[in-house]
Amino acid sequence: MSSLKSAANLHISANASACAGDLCNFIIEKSNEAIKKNGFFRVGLSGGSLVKFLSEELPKKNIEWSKWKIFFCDERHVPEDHPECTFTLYDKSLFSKVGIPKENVFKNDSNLTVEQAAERYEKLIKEEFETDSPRFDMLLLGMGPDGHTCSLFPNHQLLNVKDKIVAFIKDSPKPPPERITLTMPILLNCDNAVFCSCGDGKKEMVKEVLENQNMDFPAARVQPVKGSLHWFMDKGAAGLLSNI
Ligand SMILES: O=C1O[C@H](COP(=O)(O)O)[C@@H](O)[C@H](O)[C@H]1O
Repeated sequence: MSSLKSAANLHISANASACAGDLCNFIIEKSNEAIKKNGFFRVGLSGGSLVKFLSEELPKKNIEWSKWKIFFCDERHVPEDHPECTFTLYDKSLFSKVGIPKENVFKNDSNLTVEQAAERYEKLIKEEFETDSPRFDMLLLGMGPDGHTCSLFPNHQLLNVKDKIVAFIKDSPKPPPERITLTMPILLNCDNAVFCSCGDGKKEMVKEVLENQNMDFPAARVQPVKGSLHWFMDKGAAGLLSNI
């Protein structure tokens, strides 16, 4: 079996800040293509380190924000004034700075139970895409040192969900425990699945995922069926990959 490393497009930068710059240039190129083709760019954002990368670079660029429709790949199910609320982290560091219209951001409703919130978010996505099989232009993904992506964790039953595009989790191994997340079927049905992973702390897992293609780890399972897979990394995260 050839490794995921050869199927994926690898983008390796000297350090994390160069990686953020390269990632954002790529996002803009793809967003312009989507806007030219469809009139808008529909993108899913992840939390974690990606918030900082995007918030540092995107405000410097000339972007038609009114044409972006922003969703979340996963969200911590916490009130908006909670320090770990993914939407609020983006709102403070990016959305409020670039003046993106509020109606272009599709966020979680933390006033609901987490079960209701997942059901509502799935309905919202399907309505916005006007189909039961939504296909994002781009999903921006992170990978934890344990190989999780979105809120899909190794050995967790959510990995096997096939009949939903958004699921809830109440026992996330990484706090906070309650989250909503896109599921594997929708991750596989996108135009561009784009990972960003930086730092030495990720290098063992990057090797497991990209070189050993170890399917125990959720990030390794993200191989879009008809779309492209991109991995943006710095030299630290790519440090154990051979022949690069
Ligand atoms: O908990 C989460 O972690 C992953 C990975 O985050 P990172 O800080 O290691 O890049 C993130 O992609 C996900 O959205 C988040 O909920």
